[in-house]
Amino acid sequence: MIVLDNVCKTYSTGVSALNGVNLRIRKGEFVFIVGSSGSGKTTLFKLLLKELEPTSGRIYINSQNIGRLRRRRIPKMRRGIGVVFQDFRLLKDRNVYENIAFAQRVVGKPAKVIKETVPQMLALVGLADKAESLPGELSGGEQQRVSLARALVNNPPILLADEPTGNLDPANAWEIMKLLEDINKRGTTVVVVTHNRDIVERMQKRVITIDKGVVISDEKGGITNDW
Ligand SMILES: Nc1ncnc2c1ncn2[C@@H]1O[C@H](COP(=O)(O)OP(=O)(O)OP(=O)(O)O)[C@@H](O)[C@H]1O
Repeated sequence: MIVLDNVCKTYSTGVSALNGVNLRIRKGEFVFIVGSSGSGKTTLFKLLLKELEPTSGRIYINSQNIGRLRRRRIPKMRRGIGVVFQDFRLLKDRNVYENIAFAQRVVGKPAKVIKETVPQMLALVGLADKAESLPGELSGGEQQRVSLARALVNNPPILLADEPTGNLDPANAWEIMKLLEDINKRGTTVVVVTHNRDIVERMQKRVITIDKGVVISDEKGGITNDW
C-alpha cells in the first residue's frame, strides 16, 4: 500500500532530511514511526502527501508511483489519505458539525450524504452530543476526536497522524490511541508519528525508528535504545 524505494530528501538549504529510506507498509497495518527531533519524520509525511518531492528515489501509494502522477490527479490521491496533526487545525469559528461537513463540501459531497455521515462520524468518535459546540468549548482530547472524524469522513484507506497526542494529557492520549486502533480494525491503514514512548510500548505494534534520515530499526513492539 505504501512503498518507499531508496528515498532521499535534501532541502534547498543543503540539509539532508532523508538518506535512502526503504519502507513497505501493507494495507491494514498499524505502524508507529519514531525518532528523535529532526530525524526526518515530518519530511516523510510531507513526501507521502506530495507536499514535497523526493530528491531521489520512488514512492508508491496503492501501487502507483506518485512521482509520476499528473498534476490534475494529485487532489484525488490526497483524498485517499486522512491527516491528523498535533495542533488539531480545526476551524475555530465553526461548530463541530460544520468542521466535519466542511471536509465533505470541499470534495463536492451532496448535502444528503453530508447529513447522513456527519452524525455517523460523531458517533464513531464519541461526540454525538457535541455537534453544536465550537472547538474552543471542547477539551484537547475532544478537539482531537473532531479532527479525527474530519480526517476520516471521506473514508480514506490511509490515515497519517503526526504527533496526534502531543498536546494531550496521558488519559486523553490513550483514548485517542484506542480510537486509532478501532479505526485500524475497521480496515484503515494507520501510520502514527509520535514521541510518546509510553504509548508505543503499551500498544505493541510495528515500530519503525528513523535516525538522521535512515531507518535504523523496524520491528513489532520494538523500541531501540537509540530513540
Ligand atoms: N523546509 C525545510 N527547509 C530546510 N530544512 C528543513 C525543512 N524542514 C525540515 N528541515 C530539516 O530537515 C530535518 C528533518 O526535519 P523533520 O521536520 O522531518 O524532522 P522530525 O523528525 O519530524 O522532527 P520533530 O520530531 O522535531 O518534528 C531537520 O534537520 C530539519 O531542520
